[in-house]
Amino acid sequence: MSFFPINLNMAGRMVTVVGGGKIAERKTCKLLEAGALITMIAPDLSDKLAKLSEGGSIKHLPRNFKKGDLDGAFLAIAATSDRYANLAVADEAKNRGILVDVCDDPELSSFIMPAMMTRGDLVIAVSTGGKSPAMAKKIREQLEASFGPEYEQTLKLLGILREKLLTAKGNSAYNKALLSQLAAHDLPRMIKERRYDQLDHLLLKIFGSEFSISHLLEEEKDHQ
Ligand SMILES: C[C@@]1(CC(=O)O)c2cc3[nH]c(cc4nc(cc5[nH]c(cc(n2)[C@H]1CCC(=O)O)[C@@](C)(CC(=O)O)[C@@H]5CCC(=O)O)C(CC(=O)O)=C4CCC(=O)O)c(CCC(=O)O)c3CC(=O)O
Ligand SMILES: NC(=O)C1=CN([C@@H]2O[C@H](COP(=O)(O)OP(=O)(O)OC[C@H]3O[C@@H](n4cnc5c(N)ncnc54)[C@H](O)[C@@H]3O)[C@@H](O)[C@H]2O)C=CC1
Repeated sequence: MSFFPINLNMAGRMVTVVGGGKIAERKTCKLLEAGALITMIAPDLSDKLAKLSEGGSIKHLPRNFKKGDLDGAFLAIAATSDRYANLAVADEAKNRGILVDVCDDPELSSFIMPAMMTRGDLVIAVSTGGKSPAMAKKIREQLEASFGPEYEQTLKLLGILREKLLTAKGNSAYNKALLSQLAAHDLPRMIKERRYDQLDHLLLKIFGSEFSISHLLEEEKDHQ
């Protein structure tokens, strides 16, 4: 089976997680980081989930799943240890057009969770379509070693630069050529090795005098 990746804006979106064990915990922690609002339905919670519930980070309904529980959900996760409860969640989600991850059944899932890593706005997600979650995890670990914190800083700078280019009058084909020219250089490495003079030189050469690092950061400060 082949799954199609998209990047969802989860801020303020309601997610119903059914089950409160270690798998529900792993999925919930990632969703909370993305700004989702979690309602959890499960008779028992893991220690960590119980703490999140006590602290008000998630809403907990301490009981078994029943029909109608997916009311208002944007996404649903079926992560119980009861096969039939997971099937009931999958069934309700399907009938109501809600996307569902059935943690013990990729075939019944309309989405599955990839292994993922972030460096600021850089998101890298790895999926094996459910063939080998262990391999997805291993590849994620390999990627983490190759893409260090310098990518977060590089993207911050590129974001400011691109915003300035795109808001200034000018033709987009020209901008595209300049941005592609810049992307051909190894900026993360320059940042990692603190070769700021070299980076500045490159920016000035490609974009002109208003694009030095200090100029860009100064303008960004003024905007905030
Ligand atoms: C279909 C999917 C649905 C979903 O959960 O969304 C699913 C299903 C199942 N996983 C199972 C087992 C394991 N899952 C992991 C780990 C992860 N599982 C994740 C995702 C997914 N798991 C989706 C597919 C992703 C893809 O491949 O594209 C990750 C990537 C993301 C996350 O969970 O957030 C996260 C790593 C996160 C990270 O570290 O980055 C490990 C390794 C470990 O725990 O160390 C094992 C044991 C080793 C092994 O089996 O490979 C079982 C059998 C259960 C049983 O034995 O009964 C099923 C059920 C089945 O296959 O039917
Ligand atoms: N997707 C993945 O990455 C993985 C998935 N799994 C599958 O995920 C499922 C959950 O695994 P764990 O979290 O380890 O189990 P667990 O035993 O730690 O937790 C199960 C949870 O389900 C709840 N529950 C049981 N019946 C329920 C019902 N009718 N309604 C609501 N909640 C109910 C329990 O109260 C408990 O909170 C299993 O089906 C397992 O096969 C297991 C490993 C990895």
